[in-house]
Amino acid sequence: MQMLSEVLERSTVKRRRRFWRFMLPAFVSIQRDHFTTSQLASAMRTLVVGIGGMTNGGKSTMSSSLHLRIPNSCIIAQDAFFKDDSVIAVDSNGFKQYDVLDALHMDRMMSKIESWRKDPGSFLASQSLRTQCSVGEEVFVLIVEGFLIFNYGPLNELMDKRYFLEIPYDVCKERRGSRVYTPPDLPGYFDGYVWPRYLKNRQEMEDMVSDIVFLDGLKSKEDLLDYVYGDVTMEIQSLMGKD
Ligand SMILES: Nc1ncnc2c1ncn2[C@@H]1O[C@H](COP(=O)(O)OP(=O)(O)O)[C@@H](O)[C@H]1O
Ligand SMILES: NC(=O)c1ccc[n+]([C@@H]2O[C@H](COP(=O)(O)O)[C@@H](O)[C@H]2O)c1
Repeated sequence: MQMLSEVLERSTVKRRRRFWRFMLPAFVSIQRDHFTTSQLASAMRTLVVGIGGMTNGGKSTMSSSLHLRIPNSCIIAQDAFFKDDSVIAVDSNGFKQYDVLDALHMDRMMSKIESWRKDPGSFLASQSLRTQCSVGEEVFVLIVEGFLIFNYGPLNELMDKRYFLEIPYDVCKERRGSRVYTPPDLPGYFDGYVWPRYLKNRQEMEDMVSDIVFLDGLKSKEDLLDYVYGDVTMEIQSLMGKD
């Protein structure tokens, strides 16, 4: 008897979720303020994929290719949230302290992510991206990209999947040397600041977070993309199969 009531209750919950998944998009456009973010997110199947990694590890390359392959996806990149150069701290060697969370407007990045979570369909439209698939059938995928995304607890905890692109010191130094930042790296910046800071950031990340998939950034762009795309696609399919 108890088992029967449990089954009935479970099927009622399922029916209720199916109802909201179907009806919510219509309600949202007229009464958005009456729903909490978690109600919207749970009804509108979403997936947050973190593409982290060291500087020049291949994060932007991977993220833009993933975005092109995954319908209803968009990218929020951490390096769009650097503070103005005038407020970045400088160490005793004259090196700007860019490779720490303090150098980033993480509050602004979180607000942007929150607006995606609240209404991914409108967020895509606001980025001039069109949704594909019929209403109620989509899985909205947010690709969060950046070198310190897993070190920021409130952001890390939103991630459903975490990938980290790593490359050896010499390759990193060479790639970094051929890239021009604003402001440009000073002579000695890589060895005097970027690399030692990376080692600290990485240790901090590994102490805080366990379920990260480390990727060998020396593999070809195509192989890396195929692997991550395959993994994310499996997640999407499992979300689509859920009621
Ligand atoms: N798998 C790869 N193999 C070889 N070069 C790569 C690979 N991924 C990225 N690159 C190159 O490395 C440089 C840095 O890549 P990028 O995606 O901008 O790194 P990040 O966003 O992590 O700083 C670019 O010149 C890019 O073309
Ligand atoms: N405003 C900027 O975008 C800016 C300025 C100076 C350095 N950086 C560098 O950007 C790096 C992080 O971005 P990438 O992972 O794309 O290299 C950091 O190592 C930081 O030193 C960025």
